[in-house]
Amino acid sequence: MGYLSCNAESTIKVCDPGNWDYYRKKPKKNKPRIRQFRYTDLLTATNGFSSDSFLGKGSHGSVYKAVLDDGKLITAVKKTSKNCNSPADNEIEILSRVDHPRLVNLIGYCSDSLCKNKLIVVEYMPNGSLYDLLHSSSCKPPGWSSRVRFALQVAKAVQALHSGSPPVIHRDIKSSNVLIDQRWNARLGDFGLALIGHVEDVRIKCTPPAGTLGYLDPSYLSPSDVSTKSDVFSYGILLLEIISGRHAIDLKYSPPSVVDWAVPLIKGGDFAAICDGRVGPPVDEEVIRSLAVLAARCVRSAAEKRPGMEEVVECLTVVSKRVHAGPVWSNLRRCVRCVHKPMAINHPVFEGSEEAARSSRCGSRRNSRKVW
Ligand SMILES: Nc1ncnc2c1ncn2[C@@H]1O[C@H](COP(=O)(O)OP(=O)(O)OP(=O)(O)O)[C@@H](O)[C@H]1O
Repeated sequence: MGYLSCNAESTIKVCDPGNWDYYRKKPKKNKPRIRQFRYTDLLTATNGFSSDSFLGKGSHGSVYKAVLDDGKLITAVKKTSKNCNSPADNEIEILSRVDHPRLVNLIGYCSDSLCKNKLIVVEYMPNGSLYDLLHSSSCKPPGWSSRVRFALQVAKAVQALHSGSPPVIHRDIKSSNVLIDQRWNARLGDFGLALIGHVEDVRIKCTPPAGTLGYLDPSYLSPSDVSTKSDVFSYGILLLEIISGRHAIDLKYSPPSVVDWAVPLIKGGDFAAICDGRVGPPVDEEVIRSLAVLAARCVRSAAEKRPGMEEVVECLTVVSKRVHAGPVWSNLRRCVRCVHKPMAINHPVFEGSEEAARSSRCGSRRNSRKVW
């Protein structure tokens, strides 16, 4: 049996601790060794889980900064609340099988008799979350190149999960689960709700729907609806949040849901209207057009019509090049056969010939189809 909990931030979580032995296999050879920590060492490393080491609180417990190995290793320790049905086993199980530069990776865990619930030790992310960066009034809102970079980094993290063998479905993609590392790169964390395996697996088919309100795929109503496309929907909400600086659900707006507000504007071609007013639209109009259309495709109600994460990464890679190239890309003509990929007529490949640009194609049939 699963359980349902709802916290102040409207997070609905349905967890089924279940028996993971069915999936337990040897970790990949190149995966760093998962360490087992002693409770007493973690107690020392966090100054007795003191308020000075406290990093934040989530729906399942608190997170503390822990300094280990004589100060050489700084980590974050997740301590589950006493009465909480712990998702720690699930998180350890999944994180011990994946390792990627765009994820908040597992370092180890503690399960000795002194601690009541398992403690998870993960990489420490010193620069807060993407939620803080987008919504905090105390810091300067990120510009377009940072926004596109974060969007691409998260997309790569989700793509890595979906293309794993077996694949991982995260089920809780949201800006507060995207943490920022010491180099200001985005990392996807919090695998408490993640599922590993193929959708036809019994275990997956028996796990009730879960996620966070505002990000949850409306077509994910029963266990059998689960698929990687539910993550694509949540990613689309995150992308709309990155573009607009709006919360996924915000009662100050009408309509409160970012999807219901943004999608009609995108369909009407009013891309500037969905841009975060604090930074205004990007100089290159094609950047916001591509981002907005991609986000709208990710949140389509029919799951099968949403793009896969590979396509999302491809599209954002192109956008990222444009946004970083700046003025070089401002002199553009659209490829005659392609809606998505504009061609720079001053690019060396065309040797300045507009005729050459006109007769060229991007070669992608997919990109030439109608968007809506
Ligand atoms: N690896 C980490 N490094 C630094 N801070 C972290 C780390 N993991 C979590 N935190 C901080 O701890 C707080 C709680 O994180 P946690 O993942 O438990 O919950 P959440 O994602 O905020 O909410 P929910 O549990 O509802 O999904 C957050 O404010 C987060 O920024």
